[in-house]
Amino acid sequence: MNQPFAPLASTATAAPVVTRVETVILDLPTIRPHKLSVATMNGQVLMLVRVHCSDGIVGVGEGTTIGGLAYGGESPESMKTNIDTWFAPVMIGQDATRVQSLMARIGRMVRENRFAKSAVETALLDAHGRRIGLPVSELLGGRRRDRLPVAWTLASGDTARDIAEAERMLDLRRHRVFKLKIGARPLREDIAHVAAIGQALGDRASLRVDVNMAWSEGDAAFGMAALADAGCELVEQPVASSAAMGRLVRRFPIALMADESLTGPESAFEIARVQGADVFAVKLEQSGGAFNALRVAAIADAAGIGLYGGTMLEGAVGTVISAHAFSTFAKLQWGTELFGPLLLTEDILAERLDYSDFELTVPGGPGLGLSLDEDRVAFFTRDGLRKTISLPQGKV
Ligand SMILES: O=C(O)C[C@H]1C=CC(=O)O1
Ligand SMILES: [Mn+2]
Repeated sequence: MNQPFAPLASTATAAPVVTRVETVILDLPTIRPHKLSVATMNGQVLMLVRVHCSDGIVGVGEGTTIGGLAYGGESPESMKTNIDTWFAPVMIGQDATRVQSLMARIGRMVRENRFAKSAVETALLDAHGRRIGLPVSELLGGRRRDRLPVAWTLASGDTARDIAEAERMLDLRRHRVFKLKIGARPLREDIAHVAAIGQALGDRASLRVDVNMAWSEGDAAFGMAALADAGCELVEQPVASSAAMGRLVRRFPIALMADESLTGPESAFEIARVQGADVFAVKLEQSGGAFNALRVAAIADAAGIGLYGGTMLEGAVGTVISAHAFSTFAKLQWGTELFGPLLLTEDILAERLDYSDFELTVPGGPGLGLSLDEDRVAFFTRDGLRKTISLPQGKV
């Protein structure tokens, strides 16, 4: 008798599995103090995760935060501990080629920890892209653009120094969109700072501000009107409360962007439902990884909300996975701020990223399209070689 559903003898070789998950912490200095209303950064801490697979492929991912725990509940150190202790046992022995399925498995065992999930997902995508010879952008649906506009943040805390820095960026043709970090000083001082920079740069540049939630709703109403008069085109997360954001939006001739209040598809849907922002700053780490960032972008598109490719001041690995994801967005009306590696004095890549003509090139090789300079990684690893040897001077 026929057995129409009898299993076929399998000729396929077993899929490669995850064999080891390795994490390190790197400490890298910044080119100058970076002053936000929530913290002043003198360096950045990167958590690098490497996922080793049974076919010999190794993928790399990265986690960062801003000012340790000043921005949210995760830190690079918590990511390292949680990946070592809780993620790794859930991953080892699992099919490394089914990235979404493995992330769903992790999701069932690990609540929250969006930044750590983003780092691990990046490493799995890098490994799989290398395995099948495709850039990560192609695993995320296919890139629509190879180059991304990149804004720069002026955050030295000093108006004259910020103007000089902006002039240098314009001369270098590296950036012509500037985001000013405000909110730490009295409101009128901040407005005067923005106006002075606007006046100095004129129509050679466009200006945006990020308040990092420092204002009350009353401050924001006054501030947004004054910023619009000063020629500023966008204000990012002036207040913490989503309800207040919803009351401020479209009251002033200046775009309102959600950043901290956007923590993945659920919050994106909620903000879209109440039309609580004009623009979303999509961040892979805040969203819980590249696939979730794509979901956030789809919600924004459906709701008529503009898109901006945000950063958690990642190093090269976190910046490049973000670039791959943003390269697939149908719309990217406000460009990106993927300048993180440029804020660090040191590179950890064998080959530098291409920042030129106000844009970043999305790497085209398999996986993330990057290779790490392992000597430099070892050197900057916390408690690593830096203690015993010295390296040639990094970039200036
Ligand atoms: O947007 C933030 O809040 C964080 C970050 C992005 C650029 C920058 O300078 O800080
Ligand atoms: Mn922000």
